[in-house]
Amino acid sequence: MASSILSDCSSARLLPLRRAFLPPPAARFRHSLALVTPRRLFVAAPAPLPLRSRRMDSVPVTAASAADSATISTDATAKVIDGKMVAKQIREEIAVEITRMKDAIGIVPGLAVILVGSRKDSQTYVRNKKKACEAVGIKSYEVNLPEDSSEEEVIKHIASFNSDPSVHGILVQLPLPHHMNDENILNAVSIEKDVDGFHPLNIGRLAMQGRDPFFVPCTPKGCMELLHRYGVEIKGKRAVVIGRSNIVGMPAALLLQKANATVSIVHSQTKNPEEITRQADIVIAAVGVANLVRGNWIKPGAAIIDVGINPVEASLLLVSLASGSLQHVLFFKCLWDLLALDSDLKMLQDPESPRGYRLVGDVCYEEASKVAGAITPVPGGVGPMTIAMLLSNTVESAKRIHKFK
Ligand SMILES: NC(=O)C1=CN([C@@H]2O[C@H](COP(=O)(O)OP(=O)(O)OC[C@H]3O[C@@H](n4cnc5c(N)ncnc54)[C@H](OP(=O)(O)O)[C@@H]3O)[C@@H](O)[C@H]2O)C=CC1
Ligand SMILES: Nc1nc(=O)c2c([nH]1)NC[C@@H]1CN(c3ccc(C(=O)N[C@@H](CCC(=O)O)C(=O)O)cc3)C=[N+]21
Repeated sequence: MASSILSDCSSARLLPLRRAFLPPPAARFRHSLALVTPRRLFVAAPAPLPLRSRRMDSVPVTAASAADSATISTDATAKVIDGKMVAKQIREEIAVEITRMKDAIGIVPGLAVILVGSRKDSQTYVRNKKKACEAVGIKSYEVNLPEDSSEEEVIKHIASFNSDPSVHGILVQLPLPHHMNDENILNAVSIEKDVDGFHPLNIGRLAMQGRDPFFVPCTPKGCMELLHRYGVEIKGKRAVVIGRSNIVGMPAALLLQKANATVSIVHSQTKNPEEITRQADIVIAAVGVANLVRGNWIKPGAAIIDVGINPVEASLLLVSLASGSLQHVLFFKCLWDLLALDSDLKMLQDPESPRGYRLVGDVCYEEASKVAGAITPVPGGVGPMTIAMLLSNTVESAKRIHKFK
């Protein structure tokens, strides 16, 4: 039952599709079954793996309204860019590298993570990073500070990690509480240990021709790694980055430009974002709006990297699937909201998502995967790559500090 839950992409919340629109289960989960093998590992410039060429006439993508895009019908399915699998390969390679360094010079890389406050999502991310560190042999150090800590307290811990020789990377989990100034805190991290790549000097170097930062921010680096490993040609191509945050959109655009793409940035004030996006051979979406990018925003055959991680309700969908009509869906939705979700109706929640919600990206996967040449899923796309790149930056830092090749 749970497996028939799909997003209709017309709302930021996960809504059920009417039965008539549901593709057969095999088609819906084709992406998870597809055998997708990236061409090469750790190769700077792999031979391009051409994205599957498409018969343009089979993809009636027009400048229709977003609502019309649900009518796009084609059997074409994009190649799945499997970030989870690539991240696993990278972690294995990192583990080998760490063993080599430990055996040769007796050094184990160390990563310090500072978490301020008790946001559940941040705690989960930090826990996952710690687990990932342990699995590859990186020693992790963790500091948890209460929400009402002062900026000075955070900076004191950063200073102590800056001078600790067993720590090679320092990460301050974002977002910080509102009373703190991110800039003051990120400035305090030594640029040689700034494995997040968020220090203004590292970002500045990333932006300048002929300069290299000590570290490239993990999420954009992960996006580029996926494009490289799947052989997506970047040089001379048109790329659109949707979102311009300091931690994802802006550095992603800089990296694409460094790789010789012609880059446009779409943001909240952009007029006709769909028209601009439709010109792109490569799209990186980092917005934080569930299913913003619809099928008719996408150029047939384009490579789509979906950074967005948006939790959406999974709960009431089972009810509505049983009912099959929009009126019933809306009725049950209102009822559900009134009952505040986690009452005794909990038993109706999707058993596959015990958290009571699912994660979806900024791109409507159902529609986009019928038009694009290649696409990352959410979850299992960019997210695992972010953590893999953090481990990679930490090892790179330890090697640089100890002059180990
Ligand atoms: N997979 C991963 O590893 C990671 C995932 N994420 C996820 O990526 C997403 C983006 O994160 P982050 O960059 O931190 O978010 P921010 O909120 O910092 O930035 C969002 C950007 O999107 C733009 N934007 C907002 N609404 C629209 C719109 N309707 N159309 C076009 N642009 C819009 C904003 O424009 P403006 O500048 O004009 O306000 C802004 O530049 C989130 O879902 C986040 O959870 C983040 C980090 C890592
Ligand atoms: N200083 C700092 N550096 C960061 O890199 C940073 C941060 N702060 N704050 C929050 C964002 C977000 N972020 C993610 C990391 C991994 C997944 C990830 O692994 N996602 C899994 C799903 C995880 C799940 O199921 O909850 C996936 O997409 O498959 C997602 C998001 C790093 N961020």
